[in-house]
Amino acid sequence: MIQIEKLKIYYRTLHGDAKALDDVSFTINDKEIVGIAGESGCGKSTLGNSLILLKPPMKYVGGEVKINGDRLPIDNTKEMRKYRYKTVSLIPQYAMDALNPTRKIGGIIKDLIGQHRIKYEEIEGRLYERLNMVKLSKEVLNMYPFELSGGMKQRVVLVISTLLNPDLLIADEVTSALDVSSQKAVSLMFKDFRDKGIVNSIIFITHDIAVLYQIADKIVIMYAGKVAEIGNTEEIIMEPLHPYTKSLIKSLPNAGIRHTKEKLEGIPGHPPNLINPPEGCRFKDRCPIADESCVEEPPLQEIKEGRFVACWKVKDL
Ligand SMILES: Nc1ncnc2c1ncn2[C@@H]1O[C@H](COP(=O)(O)OP(=O)(O)OP(=O)(O)O)[C@@H](O)[C@H]1O
Repeated sequence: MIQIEKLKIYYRTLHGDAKALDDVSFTINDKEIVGIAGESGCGKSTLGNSLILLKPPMKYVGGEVKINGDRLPIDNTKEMRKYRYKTVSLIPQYAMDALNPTRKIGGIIKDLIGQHRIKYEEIEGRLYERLNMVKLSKEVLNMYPFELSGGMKQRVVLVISTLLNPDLLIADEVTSALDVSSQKAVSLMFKDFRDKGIVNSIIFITHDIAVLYQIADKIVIMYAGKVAEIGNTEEIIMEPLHPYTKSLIKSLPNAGIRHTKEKLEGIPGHPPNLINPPEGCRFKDRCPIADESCVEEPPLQEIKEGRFVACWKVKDL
């Protein structure tokens, strides 16, 4: 089980700190795929990156991350070395385009496991099995990244990032650059890796809720550095409670999720600047039901088991 408790990660800027993660809490259970969704700039990538490496200008401000009860030393870059890749592995945004173009796939894999002092021969058998699982032949090891399609590259990245069977895999926008059919195939492969116990749990970051509908058990909706709502996938999509989640679901470009005749609407306005976010609820200036109570910050409250909402206007179910 992974517990993220009151995590605060800011970016130092010339104009002050950008509060990209401000008191973010949620739990990832064993065997769970947790989807993180929200508009651009809400802190999704910051969350994923902070569990691996705090690169300046990112800074740790507070909170804890625990894996099976043990504290993950995210505030200590050196200490994190023994956890990266082995315990927590990240597929960063654009990873498939960042594969070294001058190295063959086999060489890229050798370099990476060498950095972790593991001999290629030790994992060769496992590597072949995994390639087989993602429907790639061994031949790809002899190919350069430019010889592979986007979907093939993303499958190579999935194999590489999970070679050491990490407890937690964080996948950041891994399907965004793919066409719809590859999107589905690749996202189902992530699910297969979880089902087969290769990874224990997955954080799947995306702005595309339709992808989460296919694979996530639970969804965390973020808005402006905070958690707006948490619930199981079906509930979040079919019965959103937070006004922000409701607008997000209404604005879905892919109506395949719900056969609705309603016109799709964008969310009016823009998310706030995170250097000087508004007092109280950060969504209040765009919220259709905000009132004077929203000048106070709404706590993230559990309104029924596993369902959390940060909104004064959502009454107990
Ligand atoms: N290097 C940086 N310096 C200052 N602020 C930053 C930096 N990187 C990100 N931020 C700010 O942190 C906030 C969260 O960014 P983050 O990239 O985590 O959002 P996101 O939800 O992943 O967005 P996207 O979907 O566009 O990737 C944004 O407001 C962004 O402006």
